[in-house]
Amino acid sequence: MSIRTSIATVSLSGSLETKMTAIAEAGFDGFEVFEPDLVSSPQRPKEIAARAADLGLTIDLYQPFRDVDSTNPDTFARNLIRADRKFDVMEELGCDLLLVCSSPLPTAVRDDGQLAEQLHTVAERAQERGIRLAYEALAWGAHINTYRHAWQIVADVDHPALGTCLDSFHILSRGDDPSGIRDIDGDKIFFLQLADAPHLVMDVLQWSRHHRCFPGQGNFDLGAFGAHVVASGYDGPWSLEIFNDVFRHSATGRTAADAHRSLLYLQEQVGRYPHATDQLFDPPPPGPIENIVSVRLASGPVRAPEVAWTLGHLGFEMTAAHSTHGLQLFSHGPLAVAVDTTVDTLWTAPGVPAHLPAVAQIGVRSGDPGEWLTRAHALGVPAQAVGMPGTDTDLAEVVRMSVTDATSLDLRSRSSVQSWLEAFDLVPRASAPPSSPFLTDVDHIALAVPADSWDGIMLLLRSVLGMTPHEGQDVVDAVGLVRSQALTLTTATGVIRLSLNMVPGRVSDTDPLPAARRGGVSHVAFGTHDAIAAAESMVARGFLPLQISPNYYDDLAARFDVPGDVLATLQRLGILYDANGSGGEFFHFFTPTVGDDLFFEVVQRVGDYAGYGETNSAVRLAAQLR
Ligand SMILES: O=C(O)c1ccc(O)c(O)c1
Ligand SMILES: [Mg+2]
Repeated sequence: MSIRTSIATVSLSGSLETKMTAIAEAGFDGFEVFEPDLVSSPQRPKEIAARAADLGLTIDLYQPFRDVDSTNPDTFARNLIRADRKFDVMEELGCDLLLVCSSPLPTAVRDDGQLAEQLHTVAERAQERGIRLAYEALAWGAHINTYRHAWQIVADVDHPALGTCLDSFHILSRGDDPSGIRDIDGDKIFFLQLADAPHLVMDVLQWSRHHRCFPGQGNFDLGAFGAHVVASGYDGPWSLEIFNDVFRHSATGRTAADAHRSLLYLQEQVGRYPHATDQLFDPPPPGPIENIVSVRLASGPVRAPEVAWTLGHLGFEMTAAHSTHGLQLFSHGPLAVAVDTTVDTLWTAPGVPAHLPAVAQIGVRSGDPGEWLTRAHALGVPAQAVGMPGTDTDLAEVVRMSVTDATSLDLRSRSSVQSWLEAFDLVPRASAPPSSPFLTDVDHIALAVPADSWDGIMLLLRSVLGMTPHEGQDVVDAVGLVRSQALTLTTATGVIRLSLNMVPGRVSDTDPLPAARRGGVSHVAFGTHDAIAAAESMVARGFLPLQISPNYYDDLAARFDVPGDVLATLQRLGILYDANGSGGEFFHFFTPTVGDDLFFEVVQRVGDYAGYGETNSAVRLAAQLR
C-alpha cells in the first residue's frame, strides 16, 4: 500500500474539467472539490462524479462551508438547512467527507461548550446521510485557531461522524509546535492538507490566500510535520491545498506535475525520520556528483564577438572550435566555456523573445549519470540520456534535464567530459592556454527565471538534486526589485552553488525598462585565490573595471577596518568587499553586462565566508545600468 495523493482544485488554473484532467495525468489518486469550482461548472455533480470515475480519481473532500457555528440562533438554523442542501450535492458527487472550518466571523461561537453542541448537531445530521465532517482550525479563526483547540472540541463532541482536519499552513504559519499531532488519535484525523510557504512577515490570512506553495518550494519544515502525522496513525490521503496567485494563471498541467512531484519528495523527506511507515514513496537515492566542469553559453552569431571579447578579458582563450556545430571552446586552466554561435540554440517558450547571450547548459561531473536518470524519472522529471554530437559516446554517459526553458543541467561522466572536449577540432585556433591561470573553478551560476517558473525550478533543484535553499533576498534599486534565492549542494569535490533571480510580476517586453530588467540577469562567477591579482591580470588584457561609486568605498571604510591603500586598490579595480564577522571575507568584481542578459563575476572567498556579497547587489546593479 502506498500513501494516497490528493489535491484541492483551488491549487490549479482553468475550468474544473481542465483541472480534473491535469490532476489525473499528473498521477494523483483523488482531489478536493473547492466550492467556487463546482458552483461555476456547467457540469452537474453527477457528471463531475462520472468524469472523476472515468479518470480514475476519487473525490476526497468537499468544502462549501466556512462558518457553520453561530451565536445567532437564526443563522445557525439556516446553516443546518444549508448543510442539508450540501449533503444532497455530496450524495451526487459520491463524496462523504465535508470540510468545516473554524469560523472567522464576529458571530463565531466563543464558548467551547456551545460550539461542541452545535458541531454535535451538525454531526448527527451528517451521520444520517452517511457523511463525515472534518473540522479544521483556520489560523485566523475568531475563537478556534489552533489545531490543539480544534482537536479538543472534536474530542469533547466525541461523535463518530466528527473528526479533525490538519492543515500544515495553519499550524506552521503560527509557529505552533506540531509535535502534539502525535497525541491525536489517527482515526480521528479525517483529513490532511499540506502546504508550504515562504517566510513572509505579513497578515496571516493574506499570506495563506496568496503565497502558499507546494512542499519543497517554501521554508516550512514539512518533513518533520509529516513524521508527526505518520506517528499519529493517520492513514488517509495527503492532499495539497495551495492558494497561490501565480499558480492561478500558470499552465495547469505543469503545475499539477510539480504538485505531484512535491508529494513524492515530501514522502522521501518524511521517510528519513525514525519509525516512518513503509507506505512512503522511496525514490532511488541521488547519484554521485562532483563540481561544475563546463558551461555552454548561447550567444548567437551577433553577440558572439562580444562574448569572446569579454571571455578574453577574463583570461580565457579560444582553444578550439567545433567543426559542424558552431561551437567555440574557450579555456582557462581547468575551466571550459563553450560558446554557441548558431542562431537556433536558445529554446524559449512560445512568444518569449530569446534574450542573448544566455547560460544554455551547465555541465556537472558525476561518477554515474545513470543513477541520476533513474532518480529523475522516479520523481517524474523528464530527464534524458543524450549522445554527444560527433562522438559515439555511450548514451548513459550524459544525462540532461531542463532547469529553465533556456538552461539545461548536464550530468556527465568523466569520460564524457573528455569526449566533449575532444569533439572540438583538435587544431587549436590559439596558442596554448595562458601559462598561469588565475581562475580556479565555477564559484556559482545565477539564472534569471520567469516568475511563473520560479517555484517549479526550486522544487526540481531541491527534490532531484537535493540542493538546500538559503535565505531569500530582495534587492531594491533605482529601477525596481529583483528577488534572488541561493541554493547549494555540497559534493565530493566542493560546493555547487546556483542562484535564481526573478523580477516579480509581469513586465511586458514593450516596457521602457532596460531589457535586462525584464527577467533579471544571469551570471557566471569564477573563483580565484587572489581577486586583486586576477583583476590586475584582466586589466592587463584590456579589461575596464566597472565604475563603482566612490561613495561605496567611503561606506566600506565606515563599516570595516580596511587599510587605506587596500581600499584605494579595490576602488581602482572596481572590487567590492564583504565580511561575515567571523573572519570570513569576500572580494568580488564584475564585467559589464554582455548583451542585455549576462555578465561574469570573479570572486575570492576567504575563511568561512559562505555568502555572495548580497549587500553589494544594489551597487553592482547601479554600476551596470549606468
Ligand atoms: O482561506 C480559507 O478560507 C480557507 C478555506 C479552507 C481551508 O481548508 C483553508 O485552509 C483556508
Ligand atoms: Mg485548509
